[in-house]
Amino acid sequence: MDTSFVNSDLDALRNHPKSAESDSKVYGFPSAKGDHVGQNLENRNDLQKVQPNLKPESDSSGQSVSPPVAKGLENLSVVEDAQSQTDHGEPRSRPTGQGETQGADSVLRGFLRKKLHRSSDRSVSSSSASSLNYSSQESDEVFSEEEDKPDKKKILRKTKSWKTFFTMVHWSFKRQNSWVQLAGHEGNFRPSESGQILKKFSEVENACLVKLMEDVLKPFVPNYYGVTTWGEVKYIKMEDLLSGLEAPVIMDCKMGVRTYLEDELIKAQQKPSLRTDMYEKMLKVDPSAPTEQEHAQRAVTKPRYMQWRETMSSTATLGFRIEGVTTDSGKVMKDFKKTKTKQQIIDAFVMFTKSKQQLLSSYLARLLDLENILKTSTFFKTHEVIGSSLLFVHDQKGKANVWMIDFGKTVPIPSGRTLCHDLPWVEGNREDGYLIGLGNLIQTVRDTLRQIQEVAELEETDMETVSSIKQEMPAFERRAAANEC
Ligand SMILES: Nc1ncnc2c1ncn2[C@@H]1O[C@H](COP(=O)(O)OP(=O)(O)OP(=O)(O)O)[C@@H](O)[C@H]1O
Ligand SMILES: O=P(O)(O)O[C@@H]1[C@H](O)[C@H](O)[C@@H](OP(=O)(O)O)[C@H](OP(=O)(O)O)[C@H]1O
Repeated sequence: MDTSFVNSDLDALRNHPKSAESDSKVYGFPSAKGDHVGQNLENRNDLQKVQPNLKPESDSSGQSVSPPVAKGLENLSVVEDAQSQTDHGEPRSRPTGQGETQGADSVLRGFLRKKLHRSSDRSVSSSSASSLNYSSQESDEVFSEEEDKPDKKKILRKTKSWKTFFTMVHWSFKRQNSWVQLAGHEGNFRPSESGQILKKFSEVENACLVKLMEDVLKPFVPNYYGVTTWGEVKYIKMEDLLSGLEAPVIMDCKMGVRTYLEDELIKAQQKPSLRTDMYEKMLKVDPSAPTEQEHAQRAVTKPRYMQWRETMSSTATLGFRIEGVTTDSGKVMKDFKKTKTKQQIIDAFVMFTKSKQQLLSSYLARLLDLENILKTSTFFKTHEVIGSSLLFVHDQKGKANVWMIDFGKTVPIPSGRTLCHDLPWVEGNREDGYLIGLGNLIQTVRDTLRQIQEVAELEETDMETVSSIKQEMPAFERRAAANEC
């Protein structure tokens, strides 16, 4: 594309009296308003991250399809790149004389071209995904109902026994329920009766859930229904937080500045055991991360790996990190190991909520409630909360909620002592930084909302400029024809 032409279009539009007046709003970006890293929209790339719309939409065959016309521009005909080539495919030079009238036309065209590019895709795009360091290799389709329909029919026809039939009903129920395990150890969960799930029994987690049912935090945790066995294996029965939701979309954020227990650290110091699997996971993310000795032994200790994970992600700096996100198309995104900056997390929230302010406001309200209740909770004061997550859940009807899950490494502290949860950790004080993380998470949701509002305002200004240009077009064309602009 002849970019010099587009640039001169932009210059001409800038010189237009109306656009000159609002130039900074249309082409510039809001000035710095906050003081934390990555908060401001300092350049167009940042804007495009907040409103991820750079990628043209694709049809199912992967072909590019025309972007939808932006609101307010429907009546203006736009010829994509009509100026850049002649009918014979030769580059078109900038017209002069009578062409200046065309120049006025191209001013608008150039503006519209930009506008359309910015408005063509409001949904999740690779631009935002890449800014999150998300790798598609780690995504799975989990509830793509459509692709399974023909198979289900075929299988039904062939069903011979009631046993198979009941298995299928159970499977179909599971699918309808769209249950998905976003993070955590594989094989830890199994489906249960409606509205419940089974998680592999752990003494520590079970004790927590029993206590939590009597604590002020009860409305923030899944209901606990006791212990059961399946075959030889013992499970905790708990509320399925996705039950009854229509195609739920979820995000798992692991809370705290530390993800290993002090006891784990002590054990590892006394009797270090080497983990090859963790060395390999480390290598995959950053081949230069292991030390020479670790390369030589092709293994690392668990605390070493866990600490490295904390510093690669936002755990060490912000006190929480994203473990995984699903989208409403059924994609599971799990590779957030290098999602570290506040802006990357804002981008993830933009993608997760599809910029819906109402969802973000609901999440914000729930997080603020949680923050208040945590400060009054006896359970919270008396437990070191490590590796626990906040599960964000919303559905297509706009229902949104946040839940505390995973108490497998939440342990009571010695009696008589309490924790603050907002102090830095030093070995021995057992502080977990849960409230540091929650405070930063709340601020991040606020910042996401603010950035989305700023983009909406910017778009409104764009629309006003376009409609004022449309009104002034006749006069503008006359002036252009008379070589006055
Ligand atoms: N009560 C629940 N309702 C619905 N989904 C749940 C529930 N509990 C857990 N999940 C799903 O399972 C995932 C893993 O949960 P959890 O963190 O409890 O597992 P884990 O194996 O103990 O994890 P980790 O390895 O981090 O200790 C969550 O991200 C969520 O997707
Ligand atoms: O997310 P990653 O990079 O895959 O790393 C895992 C993650 O930190 C889990 O929280 C941890 O389980 P715990 O929290 O239960 O310790 C697990 O340790 P494990 O392999 O020893 O289970 C790690 O492998």
